[in-house]
Amino acid sequence: MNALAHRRFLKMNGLGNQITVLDLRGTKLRVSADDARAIAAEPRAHFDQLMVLHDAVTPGTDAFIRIYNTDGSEAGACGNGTRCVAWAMIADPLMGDPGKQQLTLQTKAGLLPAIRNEELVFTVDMGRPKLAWDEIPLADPFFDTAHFELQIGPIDDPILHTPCAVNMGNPHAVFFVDDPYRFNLEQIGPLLENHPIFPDRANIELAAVMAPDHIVLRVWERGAGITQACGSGACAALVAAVRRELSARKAVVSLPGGDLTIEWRESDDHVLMTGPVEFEWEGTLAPALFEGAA
Ligand SMILES: N[C@@H](CCC[C@H](N)C(=O)O)C(=O)O
Repeated sequence: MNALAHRRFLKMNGLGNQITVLDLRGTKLRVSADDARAIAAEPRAHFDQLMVLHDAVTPGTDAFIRIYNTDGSEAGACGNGTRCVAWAMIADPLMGDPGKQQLTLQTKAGLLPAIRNEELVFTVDMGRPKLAWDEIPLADPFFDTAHFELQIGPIDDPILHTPCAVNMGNPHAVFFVDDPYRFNLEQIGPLLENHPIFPDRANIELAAVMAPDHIVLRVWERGAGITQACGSGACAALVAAVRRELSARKAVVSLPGGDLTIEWRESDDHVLMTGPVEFEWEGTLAPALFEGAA
């Protein structure tokens, strides 16, 4: 029997970004890509991201989090999922510590401090964005944002061009458009995510700046497809908009699932993301779920 069988999970969401939280602290258990895909295939445990808690490895941190996409791949950061984990580690009756109001979580990409503002609202310090193309693995060393153009689908489809690359612990390519909802993201998302220019694949953002303090955003997530919200994507969109002198350093980012407030703090270059969490249900991983998974 798979060692993860019968483990308790929490099903949550951050603005509709489907998050499953699995607490493996105090064990040596690890989730494989096959395990993650098997859990994603189970309707009650289904996720866009699976947030797996492991014992802290660095003094001063509260847990080490591994993040899995629906396709079993691992991500360095997940903004919406980090808010959900922070809620679980404070408020869940079995795994929470109600004495805490702030936590520092560690992921492959670094430290993510999270603070509880209201019962169900958290701010996560998403750290410093990486901005230059040369900090993001790209297949073409002479790649220049200014001449990147992509004709998608039929000739009368709008052309996407000149993306802004921002790494928020995971890679994002932000395209500024007039109306993100005019595009067939289902069709163009996989083409862009897997474009040869992105050897690590990329999360794809379609962003429209409505006002200096308001951005409308849709996201095709690497390894998960269209989601209702992407926290790191919202951070990337705000950073990209500031770089292009299209927005202020603080703005509301409206996603299909709702609004996040994003601030790119001038004093230390860190990006702060504030938004809600929702607990949906808890369950246990049925042994049968792993049958067929290697
Ligand atoms: N939904 C997340 C981002 C998840 C990671 C992404 N799909 C990747 O592989 O980089 C968020 O809220 O930030």
